[in-house]
Amino acid sequence: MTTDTDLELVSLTKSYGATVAVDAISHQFKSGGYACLLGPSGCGKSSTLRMIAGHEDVSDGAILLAGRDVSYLPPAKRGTAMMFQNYALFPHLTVRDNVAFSLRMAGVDKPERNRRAGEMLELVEMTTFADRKPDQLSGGQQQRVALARALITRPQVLLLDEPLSALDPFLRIRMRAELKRLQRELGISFIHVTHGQDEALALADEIIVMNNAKIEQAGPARDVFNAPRTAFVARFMGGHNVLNLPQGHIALRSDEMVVTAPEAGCIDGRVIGVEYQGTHVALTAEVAGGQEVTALMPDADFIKAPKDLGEVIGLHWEDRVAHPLTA
Ligand SMILES: Nc1ncnc2c1ncn2[C@@H]1O[C@H](COP(=O)(O)OP(=O)(O)OP(=O)(O)O)[C@@H](O)[C@H]1O
Repeated sequence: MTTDTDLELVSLTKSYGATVAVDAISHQFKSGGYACLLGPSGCGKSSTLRMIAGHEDVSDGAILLAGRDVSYLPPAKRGTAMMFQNYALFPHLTVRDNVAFSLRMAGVDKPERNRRAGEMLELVEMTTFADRKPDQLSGGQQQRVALARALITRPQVLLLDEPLSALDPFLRIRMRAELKRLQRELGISFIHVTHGQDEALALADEIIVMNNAKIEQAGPARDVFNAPRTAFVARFMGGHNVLNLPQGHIALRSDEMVVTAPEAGCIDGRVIGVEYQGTHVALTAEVAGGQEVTALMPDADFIKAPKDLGEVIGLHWEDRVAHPLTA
């Protein structure tokens, strides 16, 4: 890993008329890492990615790659490549010619283009499909072609906009393992936009959570999940309760909540939901002040001590698992 390929956003801003889609965000991406830009619809993820790619003008701020300001360079001159959500393959070109397209535009001769396209197709395990047209491929295969087409430019940073959203759930899980393998093998930075927290957790070394055009929290995936700083991050990452207690707002992982009979030192709650989830049973209880708390009980524990709707239970947790929230 080198530090000279670091991508840095400096007070990057995008406005569409009166709408501020990206509001002065600053971030330094780790070189050779897998980063996920995560957030709900409309929070500014795609606008950020498109600005990095050069497909959208920067309204203010700067994008630095390897210390060089690339904010106003055309996409092909930045050292980035983008893989689009719908893959954007040319229907009339073969797989090989789709992959080689950017080399053709750059004036590379045919034998060299075909050689390099062949290498890329090998990388994504699509060699046997080189002479097919995109409509003769499955969704997953089209995605591999789109990846090969983006990677042939030898980018320092690969930008992926919701790359798995067009795939069925089974294929999505297979392809995300494939993306991770490729990123490790190539050692280049991947920046992947998603609104799925499970996808981000599965893939990312670093998660950047966006909300309302700003970065709400960024850090290693485990830190963001385990120690959300705000109620928004805790709720968006899922698996947490956000509780307003006399000592302040805290986030508590549902699987860290311990369910007992009501007893001293516990918070009492009335069970309002019991949901079987396979390995766990999710118990939802209403506690003081009408707040709802979900506790995940391991299936075997639930069978030993089943709880029913309307029953009053005790809930407690260790201090170390309570994360104070700043907002
Ligand atoms: N071309 C445009 N013109 C005007 N407003 C736009 C344009 N593109 C995006 N926006 C607005 O900017 C904000 C951020 O959009 P953006 O597409 O970056 O969000 P996103 O987080 O990627 O959302 P999604 O997950 O739905 O794609 C939204 O309010 C959106 O309506």
